[in-house]
Amino acid sequence: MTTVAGPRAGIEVRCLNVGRTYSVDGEDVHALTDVSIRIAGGESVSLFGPSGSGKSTLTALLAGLRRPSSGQIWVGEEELSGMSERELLRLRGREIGIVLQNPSRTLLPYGTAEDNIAFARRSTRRSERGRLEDSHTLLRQLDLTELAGQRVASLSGGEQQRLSIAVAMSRGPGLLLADEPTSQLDSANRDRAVQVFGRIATEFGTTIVTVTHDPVVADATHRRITLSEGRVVDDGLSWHAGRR
Ligand SMILES: Nc1ncnc2c1ncn2[C@@H]1O[C@H](COP(=O)(O)OP(=O)(O)OP(=O)(O)O)[C@@H](O)[C@H]1O
Repeated sequence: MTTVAGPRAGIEVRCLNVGRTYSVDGEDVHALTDVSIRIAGGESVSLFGPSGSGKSTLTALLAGLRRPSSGQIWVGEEELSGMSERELLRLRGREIGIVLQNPSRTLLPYGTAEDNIAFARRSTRRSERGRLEDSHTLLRQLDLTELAGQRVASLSGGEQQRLSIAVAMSRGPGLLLADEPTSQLDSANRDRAVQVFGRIATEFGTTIVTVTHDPVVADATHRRITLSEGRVVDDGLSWHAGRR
């Protein structure tokens, strides 16, 4: 019997004294210094701060795409620094969804929205038909049914980004990482992308970490962590969550 791999509950993320240094022309650039944070399972958090403050570096470390120079990172029960590249790849496939700034980097242009989700689920044990059914279910859960049969190439930029968020959720990750997901969108499409993230939080309880420069996006999350020059300088409830 095959079962739908529905989204897992949101997983906890912890960083302890994390540092990351890049070497540029023989000089050390300290992108992150002594970052310690705990994000509870199901929390939605924005990483906020000026350009160069370390937001993307922190996101890449949480995804296991880069390794910290010092400190430790846990995604759920897994501590990343002791893991091989293969183990990190498996962890990403199982637990982590990633949304990038530019959806065209993650979508298949000639496939439909449903095909894209079914393709992302290709390594599951579902039949082709089952995977298409799963695609339909996920699009419905995210209120994106109108995209289902449309080819990616015919979708607007805003629609493509909403679809890429759905594709990132296609394997039911416990952690969704988004790096500037709305920076290429106008305000109407930004608001619709924010709604999709909101739906993911309420429908699935996924832990969400979003890098953003946009106060509207940050305010839509439960908590805003502000970085400056690689350090956490502020960490608190967003006004929106605080007023609830
Ligand atoms: N691959 C790299 N090689 C060298 N230095 C890097 C690299 N990636 C980032 N940096 C440096 O690390 C620091 C933090 O960069 P990072 O991209 O993490 O910040 P950010 O807050 O995400 O910035 P932005 O908002 O502009 O994307 C910057 O000084 C940047 O120049």
